[in-house]
Amino acid sequence: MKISSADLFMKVRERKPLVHQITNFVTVNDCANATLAIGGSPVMTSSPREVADMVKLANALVLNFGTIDDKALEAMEIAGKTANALDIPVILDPVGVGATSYRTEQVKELLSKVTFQIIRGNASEILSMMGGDTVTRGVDSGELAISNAELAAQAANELNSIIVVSGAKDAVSDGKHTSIIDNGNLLLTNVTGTGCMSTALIGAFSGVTDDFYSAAIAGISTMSISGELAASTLQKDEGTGTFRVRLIDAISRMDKEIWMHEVKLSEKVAN
Ligand SMILES: Nc1ncnc2c1ncn2[C@@H]1O[C@H](COP(=O)(O)OP(=O)(O)O)[C@@H](O)[C@H]1O
Ligand SMILES: Cc1ncsc1CCOP(=O)(O)O
Ligand SMILES: [Mg+2]
Repeated sequence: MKISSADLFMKVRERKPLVHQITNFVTVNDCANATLAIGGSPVMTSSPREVADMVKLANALVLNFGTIDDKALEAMEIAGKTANALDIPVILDPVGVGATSYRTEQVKELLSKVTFQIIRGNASEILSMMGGDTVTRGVDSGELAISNAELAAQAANELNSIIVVSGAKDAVSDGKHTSIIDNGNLLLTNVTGTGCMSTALIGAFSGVTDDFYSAAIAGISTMSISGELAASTLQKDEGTGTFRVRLIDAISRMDKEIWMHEVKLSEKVAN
């Protein structure tokens, strides 16, 4: 399974998957650059009049709840249903779900209409999607009693999707098996968009394989490892601004060899 994820780096650079993203206006540029850095081709468009035509050209669709409004939700439904009909993988980032009832209700509504192959969020967003007591603070996770691994496994069964719960340790689960990635750096929480970018990366990997479990691992671990590598280059007088640039550098340099050397991945274990 480690090998399956590792092989995706070359595939993405060879095939340059088109990743259609209906995303937020805070981190849209970072998501486009992260997609390019890993070897994909981003297109960010959200007009309800255009998305059905655009998604037909795409290899993966990413729907991000960061700055949703009714028009974006209409576009997400059209694009999601079109992608489902064409077997194009759809990946959800439920940014801020749990913080307001609008987000929590709208994500439920979209889940009833669109099938998601992968859902990636922080712990409180994923817990809120399952109807748990919400501790989402804006777009950030609160403290939870349950581990990311347990949460991912429960959510995968309940939501019928591969779940990625990001945090100090990232967990990926399909409900039957769970893997843990113990990479990352606290600086990743001080730059906006690192969660959104990791979902964009998952989108790029999902565009070149139907092994979505391995695509999810490749995407989230690329962000966590790149955070470590970017942090390790910082000089005394450099801070989060430089870190943001070095993060994209590290993603653009990621390949099978670096990944195999750096990843701290617990092999897929049966629940
Ligand atoms: N406490 C932490 N220590 C190290 N890395 C972290 C920590 N929290 C999150 N990360 C990393 O930051 C990236 C974004 O995850 P996260 O902050 O959970 O997403 P979001 O921004 O959507 O809340 C992931 O690569 C994750 O592993
Ligand atoms: C700050 C903010 N507000 C609405 S969307 C957004 C970006 C959230 O990005 P991430 O979840 O990757 O930190
Ligand atoms: Mg987020």
